[in-house]
Amino acid sequence: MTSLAFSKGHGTQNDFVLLADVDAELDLTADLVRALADRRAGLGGDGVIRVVPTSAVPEGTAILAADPTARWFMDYRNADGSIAQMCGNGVRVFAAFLEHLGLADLSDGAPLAIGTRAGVRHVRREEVGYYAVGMGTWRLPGGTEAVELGADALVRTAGIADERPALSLDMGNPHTVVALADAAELAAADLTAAPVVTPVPPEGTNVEYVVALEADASVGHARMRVHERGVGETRSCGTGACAAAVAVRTWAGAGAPSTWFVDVPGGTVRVRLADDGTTELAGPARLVAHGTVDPAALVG
Ligand SMILES: N[C@@H](CCC[C@H](N)C(=O)O)C(=O)O
Repeated sequence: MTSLAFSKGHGTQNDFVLLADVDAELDLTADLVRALADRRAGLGGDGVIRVVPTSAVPEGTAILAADPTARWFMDYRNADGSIAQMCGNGVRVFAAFLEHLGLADLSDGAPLAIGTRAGVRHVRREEVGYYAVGMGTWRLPGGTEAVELGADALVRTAGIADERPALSLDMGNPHTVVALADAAELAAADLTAAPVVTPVPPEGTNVEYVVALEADASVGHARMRVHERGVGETRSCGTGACAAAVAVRTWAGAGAPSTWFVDVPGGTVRVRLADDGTTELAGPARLVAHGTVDPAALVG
């Protein structure tokens, strides 16, 4: 292969290299992912996302049994080459990429089913460049249905002297949400290395540092920074924003709002929490470049 077509896109500055593999011919190795995502020797990105027919991936049978209309599968890889189950910013960018490729038309606002390793997700376009996605049901780690949440982990990080109570959640992928004291502590936190989570989650975890901000009674407002599994600190994480909203609403107690705006370094996303445990994430998705790359030059 001498030439590989790509696009580049981002959702609140969580950025991705996008590949269209409509005939399922691409051997997307971990080495190729790392090379594409490399910010100096490659194209650069927090992750690589491949569009591939759902029928062509091992997860496809279960996905198509759940929803036969989920024709396209989001094959998500972290920048270090590892595979992740889900990406909330990525799935919105994926939808924008499908529209760009002419593989989907979301102009009527109807939801489009997309296959992911976390199951089927439905994305609808609220306006040009802004998408809402049903993120499924949040769970406790291990897939247990959540009934009541309390602090269940401890997190230690550089720059913060004491261990902090935290909450581990499964949004399809694993998250640990840590409540910091205030916005100043959040701004000063050192996320150059992965925070140490105790007990250590079996598959690793994405760690969100969060503070609740002043808000009115009907809409919540939180600020978050994230250290992503397989990447490092990123400027946004959609599944992380959902996990953070679940945690801050829980910590806020009875009567807390069900809609939260979550500020991240790269922008703001909206999270709606339904009483049945399902969540909806909304935010921008932008495609910023289209081109070709020589994979041999990248990896060599
Ligand atoms: N940035 C994503 C999450 C990407 C996967 C994550 N790093 C993991 O390994 O679980 C998002 O927007 O949700």
